[in-house]
Amino acid sequence: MGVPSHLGATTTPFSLATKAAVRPPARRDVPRLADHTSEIWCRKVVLLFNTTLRCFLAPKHRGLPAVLARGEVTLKLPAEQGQLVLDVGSGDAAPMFLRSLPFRVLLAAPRLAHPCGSLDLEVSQGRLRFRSSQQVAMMGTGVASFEQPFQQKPGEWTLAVSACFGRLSEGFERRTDALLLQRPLKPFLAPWPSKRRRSGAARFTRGQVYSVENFLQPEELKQFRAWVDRCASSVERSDEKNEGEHCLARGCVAYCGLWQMAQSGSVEDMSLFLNVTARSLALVNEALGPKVTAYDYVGRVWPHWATFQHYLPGGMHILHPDTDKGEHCISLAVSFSTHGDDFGGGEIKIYGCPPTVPDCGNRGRARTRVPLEGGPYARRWPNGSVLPLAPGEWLWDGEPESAYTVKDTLRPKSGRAVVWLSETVHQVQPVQWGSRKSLFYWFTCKEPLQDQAFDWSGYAERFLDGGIRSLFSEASGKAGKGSPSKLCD
Ligand SMILES: O=C(O)CCC(=O)C(=O)O
Ligand SMILES: [Fe+2]
Repeated sequence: MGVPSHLGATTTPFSLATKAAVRPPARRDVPRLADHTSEIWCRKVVLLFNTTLRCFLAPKHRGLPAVLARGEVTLKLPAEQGQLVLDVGSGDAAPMFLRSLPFRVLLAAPRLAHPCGSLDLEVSQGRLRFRSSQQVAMMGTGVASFEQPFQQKPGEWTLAVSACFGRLSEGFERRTDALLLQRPLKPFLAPWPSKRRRSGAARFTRGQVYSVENFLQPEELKQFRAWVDRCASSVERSDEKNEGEHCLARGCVAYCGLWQMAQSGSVEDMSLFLNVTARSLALVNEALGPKVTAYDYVGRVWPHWATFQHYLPGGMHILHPDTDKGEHCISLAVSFSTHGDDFGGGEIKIYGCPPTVPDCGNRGRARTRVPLEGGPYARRWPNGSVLPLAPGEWLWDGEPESAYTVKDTLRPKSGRAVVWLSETVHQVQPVQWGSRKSLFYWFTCKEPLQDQAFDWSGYAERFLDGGIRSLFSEASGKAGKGSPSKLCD
């Protein structure tokens, strides 16, 4: 279906068949009824201004009556907020009933209501009307209050995208999980069918590391290094990442996350970054065959978050897995500096799990410290052996580092990519000298979370050519085709 000539509103041959809809046809003087049974779910929490947003109108809870049947439905959006296009077939190809109404907002330009953007959507059929101000966090608006940090609390500076993301993100995950439980809606949220792996295909398991030399070419490295230097970083002072008084006071690990990367990156930088993201996805999805145990895995992963990292002497990262948020399944690091040349220390230790924690690393659980006072403390194993614990020592899932077996020690090399399952417990040793820089990706196993924190598909739409763009699922448009379930003919 093409873009309607009258921008802003579109109609569909479906009606909202709720209890109200079986009443006699509405007359103009009859007051409209508010529909409290529907909701709109959009794929993105963070939206790049003037790109595509895919959404659908769905029943709020399992068992609610909102089913769309043949008839007249009007879907409206103020013209200045974007162009509405329905994702259902037309004519005979259109099914008689739909459990939900999928649509896209092209050139989405929500009304800016700091710190979020809002799309003022209205769906109506006869007397029944559903109104929804769909909120999204915004990037690339060009409006100063959305692009510059503002003071959220005295002394606490943040970006609008971050403040809005903080408000919306948790609810998005909760609603997504609830909608995923409704079987007819699943194809709209997670259209990728499970990929069958050939039997005997290599399996990439917890504790293994895969590395690719020259993943970045010298010119690309140069461009990334210059970008890291321009990017506004936030410094971490936590004791999980800093060793020694100086680092605990000043912070020796700095991150420049996606929002700042996009702000400081040129068009060429963003194109390079999206290209490297597509390359990383291809590596994981086409070559690796990961055996993920932390979350459901349908045969592919999607980008969730990425950041430039910069470690100075004293910067480190205690033992941990990366599964603590966003259903992260795969971690991938690309180095911009070389161990021994640019920095000393800063090795990555990869651990195997002790038998006392069989599912260790899954869903990023407990990180605790041995108390500084009241010792001596010790860990008593089921076989009777006793391991003395040092005051202040970090424990992961109740076990000290010495209970984990070191499976690998990685010394970063400029241009090299290393991949491990996010459930693999790992640690960055304290940097001794120099400066250690990298780009780090976390990939999610849960397709609907891919545009939760960053508009990957919006940036792909803007900065990538069609071939590579198809690696990002939004651009493939799979959900729109044939996925509406045909309840009746
Ligand atoms: O910098 C690295 O090599 C690893 C960093 C890491 O494990 C993390 O940020 O979760
Ligand atoms: Fe990590």
